[in-house]
Amino acid sequence: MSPTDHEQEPGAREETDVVVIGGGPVGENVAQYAVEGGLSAVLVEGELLGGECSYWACVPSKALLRPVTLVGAGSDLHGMTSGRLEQDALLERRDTWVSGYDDAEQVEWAQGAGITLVRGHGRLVGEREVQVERGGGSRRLTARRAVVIASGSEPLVPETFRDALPWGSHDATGLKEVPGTLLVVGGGVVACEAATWLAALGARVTMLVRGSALLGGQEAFVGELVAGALRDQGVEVRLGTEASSCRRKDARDTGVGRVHGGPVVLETGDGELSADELLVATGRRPLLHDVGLEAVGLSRDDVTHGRLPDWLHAIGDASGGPPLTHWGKYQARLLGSRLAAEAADRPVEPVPDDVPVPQVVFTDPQVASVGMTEAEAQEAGHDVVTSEVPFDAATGGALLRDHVSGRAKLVVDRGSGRVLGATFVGPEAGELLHAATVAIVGKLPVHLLRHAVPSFPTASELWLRLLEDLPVELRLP
Ligand SMILES: Cc1cc2nc3c(=O)[nH]c(=O)nc-3n(C[C@H](O)[C@H](O)[C@H](O)COP(=O)(O)OP(=O)(O)OC[C@H]3O[C@@H](n4cnc5c(N)ncnc54)[C@H](O)[C@@H]3O)c2cc1C
Ligand SMILES: NC(=O)c1ccc[n+]([C@@H]2O[C@H](COP(=O)([O-])OP(=O)(O)OC[C@H]3O[C@@H](n4cnc5c(N)ncnc54)[C@H](O)[C@@H]3O)[C@@H](O)[C@H]2O)c1
Repeated sequence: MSPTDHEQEPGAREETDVVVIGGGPVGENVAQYAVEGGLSAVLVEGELLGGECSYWACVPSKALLRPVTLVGAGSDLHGMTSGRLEQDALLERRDTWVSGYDDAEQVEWAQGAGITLVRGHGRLVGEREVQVERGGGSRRLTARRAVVIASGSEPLVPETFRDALPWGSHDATGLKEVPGTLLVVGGGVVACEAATWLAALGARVTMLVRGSALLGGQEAFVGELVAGALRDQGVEVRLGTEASSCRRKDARDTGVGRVHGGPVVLETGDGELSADELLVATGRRPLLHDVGLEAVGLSRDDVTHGRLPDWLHAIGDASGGPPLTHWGKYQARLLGSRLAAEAADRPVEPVPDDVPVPQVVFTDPQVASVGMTEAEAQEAGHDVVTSEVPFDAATGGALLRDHVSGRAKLVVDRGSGRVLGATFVGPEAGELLHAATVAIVGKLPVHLLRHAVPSFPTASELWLRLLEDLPVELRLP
């Protein structure tokens, strides 16, 4: 089979070991690991190879946020003249990072990795059978060993807002026109990150958050610190606020990242709010409505509850698990290697069942967390002991800005002395996280961690402060 060929004799079937539906980072990784293990793999992609992450999510958002963060740092370091954002150059930087929305480099990578790319929309049409449609043509693929659904996720937009054609994350990351005023519905990760770069680019942003905190589910200080920082950046954060209705005259599809018509008016308990644009960031769900589940007698719930036949797998956002690129890619590495090992009758690598999920939110300050919060650890039945220190408790943390706002917390199991979870909020906090992930996966007790000496003066010395803040008896084996 040639890499992007879409022609096939009528009625013909092509066989391969693994068929992957969806060529995002997760689909790419499972195909790569299967091929490296000696299998053949076809990757079916309907849009751009590289998926949401590369063109509309992680990569463009972080390309926009990095200069925003550095300008913030520059204006809080005595001895440095503050930097300034240049909108056109910033959008050019984003365009460079998304390769001008062209996937030629990814296609080249796939070819080099020995993966066959088939462009088009893939659907299951029977056991191990996938039909790919593109334009008027179609192609039938048979998987000797497995079909993997890696179709990603789609935004959930509440009915109230749909007729207004509000912005979604594609518009926020694919930004072309900065609205003068912007309402953001949602207080999760997308809302907080997008509010950060849009406010920095001059939009007057108001966030409407129905809950009592931003970034719910994290340690309580996370939402407080991020809300405080957003307010300092000029964002109005309204907690406990819901929109009961939404109207917009002249709602029009003007294209991604452009203002979609006239002003948007939202009715809330506190009265009416009006703005040039509305960004709805109210969560995502697995994209499963058009992958042919019904053809093999399965439902969305079967996928998200893992009730799949042994030839069918779902990973990444499509699985309903944590919708994070690194988590999906981890699942993909495991599955690709497992499929190859099973095919070759090699032993399958054992996998720990309690691998923690890390996440970094790239607001300013950043939020980095892994494992359990204190509340989650208690709920799981642990006898919990915690330590908590301000981010500037270590010289290396304090040196990062003139006014450092942030906090760090460790959640430890009292009996075993092992770290169960960690949260860091502060400048560049994401870079502190991997040490915590290693400590949890390695089941390292506090008395051993004390011998991991952080360099002076790095922010990693926060680890010393956190360990010193724990009960003294945990320091001894
Ligand atoms: C604004 C934003 C910022 C984010 N930032 C981060 C971040 O910083 N870090 C992080 O870890 N995560 C981040 N995420 C989450 C991350 O984008 C997802 O977890 C990740 O993209 C999931 O990868 P995936 O391969 O499962 O799905 P996707 O990246 O969505 O890829 C799925 C692919 O499948 C294709 N496809 C779907 N159905 C079919 C079909 N039937 N036939 C053929 N092709 C199909 C799609 O076209 C797409 O290319 C962010 C999300 C958003 C919205
Ligand atoms: N840096 C990162 O790792 C990163 C960045 C962006 C997105 N992501 C991933 O993308 C996923 C989706 O992000 P998200 O921010 O859209 O979802 P989210 O689940 O993080 O947040 C959704 C927010 O919308 C609110 N909400 C839900 N329904 C609502 C309604 N009907 N009315 C008003 N508010 C409502 C929720 O209370 C919450 O505040 C995240 O789970 C995250 O894993 C990760």
